[in-house]
Formats: sequence, structure tokens, C-alpha cells
Amino acid sequence: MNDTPLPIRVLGCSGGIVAGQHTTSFLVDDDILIDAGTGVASLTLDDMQRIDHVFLSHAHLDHILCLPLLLDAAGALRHAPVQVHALPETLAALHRHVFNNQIWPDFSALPRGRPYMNLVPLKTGEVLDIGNKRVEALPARHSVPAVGYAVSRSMPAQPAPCWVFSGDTGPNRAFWERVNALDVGMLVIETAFSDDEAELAAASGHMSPAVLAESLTHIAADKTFPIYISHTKPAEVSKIMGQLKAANRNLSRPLDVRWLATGQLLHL
Ligand SMILES: Nc1ncnc2c1ncn2[C@@H]1O[C@@H]2COP(=O)(O)O[C@H]2[C@H]1O
Repeated sequence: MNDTPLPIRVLGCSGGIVAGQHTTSFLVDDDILIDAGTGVASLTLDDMQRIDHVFLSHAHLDHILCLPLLLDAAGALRHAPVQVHALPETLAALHRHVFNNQIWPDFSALPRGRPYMNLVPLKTGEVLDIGNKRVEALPARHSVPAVGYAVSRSMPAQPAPCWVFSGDTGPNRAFWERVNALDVGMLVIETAFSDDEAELAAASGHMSPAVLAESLTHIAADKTFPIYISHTKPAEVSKIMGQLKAANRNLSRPLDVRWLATGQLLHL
């Protein structure tokens, strides 16, 4: 059914590893994985086998770490290669540095005749319809080529609310322009560092609370949706949340800012 709520399992949403937390990975329905961080390790073999499409936001380790292991665990159980979608630069980096037959087998060519994955380049702004779901690659500004994603039910007759994921990004007007044009049901946006680390956040293409608060002023006045904070660095979680709450209180229009947790189940 096209109008049933779209379940999104937060397998991981942390900016680093620590007991009980995992790095970025979201399971949309049961067949689309957005990023493949350490959260993938909490899936059963049955869960892994059902994943037909993996969308990667960028090539950094915390977002791709479990892809090689996922393919090794579930590849032989599947009848078709997993479609791995990402920017061409991301796919090239993966192929060169990970699936190079040294760090890991090249599963885009192995096993011979029935490889476990198919690398599918995408462009920022591209929209893919996958069964009854729609995935759009959104602009992001990070230290390496990156995208975010908007995911929704495909509804031919009417726009459906989207789950929007910023990916790793610093401030980026193009992202907010697209967000304002979409029917957003909920937004997951990163705030990796506290304001004390604002310099590092800027150098590494991330948000800090003051920068995020300024960015949130770009949301059109008629838009309301929950804003979930992700990708916080484990050593700074409480500092980031404290600073973000204070910055949000000072906005002329305070927003519905929430904390995203590993294991959370979102319904769009
Ligand atoms: N110049 C830097 N100095 C220290 N740490 C960095 C620097 N650049 C990037 N990093 C860290 O490396 C991490 C790579 O993944 P992230 O972008 O999530 O977050 C980044 C920071 O935590």
C-alpha cells in the first residue's frame, strides 16, 4: 500500500563509536539502506538479505564501514546484486581504497558471473523511484564530495511527506532551498561538534550549535516539522545538546529540536 507510514529504523546516528551507539545507518522499510556505518552490525541475516539498495552519502569510513561486511555476510544468500548508489567520486574512492582485492574483495566483480554489488553513480538532485519509494539526492557541503537524501513514498497524484537526511554537511544554502520546496515530514540534521570546537567543525565540513541555529533561520516561516539532531561526537553529546537548546531558545521562532537515538524507529 502506498499510503502506509514509511518506517525508518535508526541503526546508527552517532558521530563516533562508544558502547551502545553506532555510526550512521538508516533502514528505510526493509529494502533500502541509507549509509552503512557500524549500525548495520545490529541487523539479522534475514534483515541484511532483504536490502536491495544502499545509498551512500559520502566515502568516509563511519558511513561505509559495514558495507564490505554486509555484502560478505548476505551476498551469497541473495539472487541479485545489491545496488550501491553514490556520487561517482564516492564510488571511485570505495573501489580504489576498499574493494581493491587487498583491503577487501572487489565485490563489484566477484564472485565471477554473479557479483554481490553493482555500483550505480548518481548526481546531486537526481530522483530515483524504487518500488513504491522515492529517493532524491540532496546537496551537501563536506570535506569530501557528499550528498544528503530525501526519502518518501512515491505518490503519483500528490506530493508525499519526505524524511530528509542532511548527511555530513556544513552550512549550505542550496540544501535549505530544496528543503523549503519539499513537503518535509521530519528532518535529520547533523551537529557533529560543540561550539568550543567551531574551528574544527568548519575545517572538517560539519555543523556546531551556533552554526546550525543560524542555518535553521533559512527554514521558510510556514514550515513546521521535527528536527532530529544526529552525528554528535560521543565526547561532546551533552555539551552540544545544551548549546543547541540555548541557541534555539534565542531564535525569533524556536523550532521543534529533538535528539535522535540509535535504535529509534521513526514513522513518516
Ligand atoms: N583537522 C582535523 N583535526 C582533527 N580531527 C579532524 C580533522 N579533520 C577531520 N577530523 C576528524 O576526522 C573525522 C572524519 O569523519 P567526520 O567528518 O565525521 O569527523 C571528522 C573529525 O572528527
